[in-house]
Amino acid sequence: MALRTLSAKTAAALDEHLMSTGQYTIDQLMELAGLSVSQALYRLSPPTTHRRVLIACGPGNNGGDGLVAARHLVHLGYAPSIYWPKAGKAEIYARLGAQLKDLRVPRVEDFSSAIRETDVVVDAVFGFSFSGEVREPFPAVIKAMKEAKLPVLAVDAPSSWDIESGPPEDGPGVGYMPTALISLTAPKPLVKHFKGRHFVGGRFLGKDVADKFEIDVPPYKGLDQVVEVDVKGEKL
Ligand SMILES: NC(=O)C1=CN([C@@H]2O[C@H](COP(=O)(O)OP(=O)(O)OC[C@H]3O[C@@H](n4cnc5c(N)ncnc54)[C@H](O)[C@@H]3O)[C@@H](O)[C@H]2O)[C@@H](O)CC1
Ligand SMILES: [K+]
Repeated sequence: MALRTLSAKTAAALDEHLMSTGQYTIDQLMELAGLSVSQALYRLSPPTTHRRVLIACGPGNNGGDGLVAARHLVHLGYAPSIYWPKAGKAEIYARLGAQLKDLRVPRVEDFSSAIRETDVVVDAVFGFSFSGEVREPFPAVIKAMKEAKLPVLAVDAPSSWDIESGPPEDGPGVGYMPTALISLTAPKPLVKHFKGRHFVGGRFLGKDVADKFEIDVPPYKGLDQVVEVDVKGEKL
């Protein structure tokens, strides 16, 4: 049976529930998300063959997941760099930025040049709060990821895709199909249009919360924070 999907509205409601009733902080949620991203990347492109990782980070929490992943990737033996042109104002971003600076993770200015000098890309530009047309400076970033002849791992959504209806009909994202997708907590409806390897991550939901939000918790194994499912969300 395919895993049930979570609309953008319900995904936002789940986050709110976790941070109010559930007593989680955003730091905890982002840490779990970013840790899952690092594990999915390890499955997709291990550091023995893909040491250089370029992480495109957007201004919101999807970008924050990319920053947390960058920190974990250092410890997994990768050489990550980040492209993060619009840091969010919330305090968490300053903390994550400082942690990466301490680890000497480079922050690149020109994404289109940097992508020529990496082995794999993480798309952490937009997640479930994306809407409308892609605004500057991100159109060139989406285009570069689309044209890259490298593995690209998208975090929660291929950036520029509509969370419900999937691939855009115009703009830089037309024809953008990343190599792999990691859905956080649960796949979003766009997954029906995705063709590539599909991971689900975020191994922390209790049964009551999963039931309340009609989420299928996939069969995580051993120490894993991620599980690979087929494109329809069925267990492999
Ligand atoms: N439980 C979970 O699954 C968790 C998910 N998190 C991540 O948080 C993401 C959602 O984060 P947010 O709600 O902060 O939002 P996003 O990171 O999806 O995007 C919002 C940001 O993008 C900008 N933006 C939106 N549309 C744009 C456009 N057309 N052009 C340019 N900029 C645009 C907004 O101004 C805002 O700064 C999820 O997709 C996931 O990656 C975690 O970090 C927290 C826990
Ligand atoms: K993304």
